[in-house]
Formats: sequence, structure tokens, C-alpha cells
Amino acid sequence: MTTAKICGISTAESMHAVIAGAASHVGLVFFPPSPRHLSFDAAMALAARTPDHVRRVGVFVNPEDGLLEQAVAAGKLHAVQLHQTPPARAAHIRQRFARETWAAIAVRSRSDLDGVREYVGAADRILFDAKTPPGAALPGGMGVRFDWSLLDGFRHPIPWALSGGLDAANVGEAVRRTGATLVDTSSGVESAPGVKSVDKIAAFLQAVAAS
Ligand SMILES: O=C(O)c1ccccc1NCC(=O)[C@H](O)[C@H](O)COP(=O)(O)O
Repeated sequence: MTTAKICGISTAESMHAVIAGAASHVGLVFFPPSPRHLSFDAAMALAARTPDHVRRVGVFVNPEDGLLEQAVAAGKLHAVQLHQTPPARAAHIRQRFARETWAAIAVRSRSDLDGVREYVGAADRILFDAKTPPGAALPGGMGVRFDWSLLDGFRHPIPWALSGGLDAANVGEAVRRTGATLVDTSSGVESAPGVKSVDKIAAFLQAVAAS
């Protein structure tokens, strides 16, 4: 069975669609340059609307402890997803905050997978995401897909999830092709950057359930 994380939720309406569609995880972004960035107050309000069986994942880019402290408390986070965060720093965060820790690996070529093993003991899950273009404002959430065949034969040392350019039309193929048991999407369920579509969220979650 494949489960899904819908990332970058910022309204009560889209949170309702995530819950109604039976997503396993929801992503709350704490990165000011992102159109999905949440204030602590907004995160607190969304967390209050979310049952605990939908796991709240805070999304961060090499965060300081101070940001993590406030975000973990406001969002009642079950997990933290770390982009551009070296393994030693991820290990510190995992130990200090005692939250399930995901390390995002930005993938464009096979050599990008080399760093995965360094996260053994430092992260609980790897999120394979597409590398965004050089100079891009964001390290994720840009609808960029990577070549899934790069994962062929890769021996995953810890649990993992697939991300990057997934939508209702391609997620079934992505699951079949990679064997992913957890998939993640953000812009694939949006009508504009940062604007979630409840219809697209429902269609994505139906496609995952059918995969
Ligand atoms: O979504 C963001 O704005 C974001 C900002 C900073 C770091 C990571 C971010 N997103 C991470 C995610 O988990 C996205 O769901 C993932 O990159 C896939 O995005 P997309 O290709 O748009 O589906």
C-alpha cells in the first residue's frame, strides 16, 4: 500500500481536503522565501485542525535550533524534513528534538545518491526530491521531476519516499516504476504557486490509493 504526503498546506480548506482524502502526512513549510511559508500562528491554527493520524511534517532548509523550537511547538510537529542540511546537523536535530527526521536528497544524476548512506543514524527517512535549477529560490516545491530510473537497483539503507514533479497523472507510474510506498507532492496539487486546489488534492490521493 502506498501512502501520501501533501506538502505546503496553508489554508483550512486544503487541510480539510488532505484529511478527507486520507493522506498519511501533511507538510507545513517554514521557509520565508516560499509561497507556502507559514507564520507560527498560522501553523498553530492548522495543527489544531489536524487529527494526529495525519502526521505533521515541518519542512525546513538547514534550520537553526531557534526556528525549530518555535515551529515544532506551533505546528505540533511529528516529523521534520530537512533540505540542504548536512548529516551531522541532521543528527543533532534528530537527537535534540526527538522527532522523526527526514533528509531530502536532491537528485539529478546517479552520483547524487552517493550521499544517502551518510544519513544512516542521522535521519529516519530519505526523501528523494528533484534538484531544482541553479539559482532557484527554492530547493523543492517547484514541480521538477527527476529520472526515476536513477533509483533502479539502488539499495536503500533506510526508509524512503519519492518526490519531485508528482501529480495525479503520473503518480501511478511513479509508484510502479520505483516501488515507492510513500509519495510526496506540492505543486502538482496547486492551481498557482502556493495555491492548493482541493480538487487536485482529491485526484492525487485517489490516484495514490489506486496505485
Ligand atoms: O514547497 C516548498 O515551498 C519548499 C520550500 C523549501 C524547501 C522545500 C520545499 N518543499 C519540499 C517538498 O516536500 C515538496 O513537496 C517537494 O519538493 C515536491 O515538490 P513538487 O515538485 O512541487 O511536487
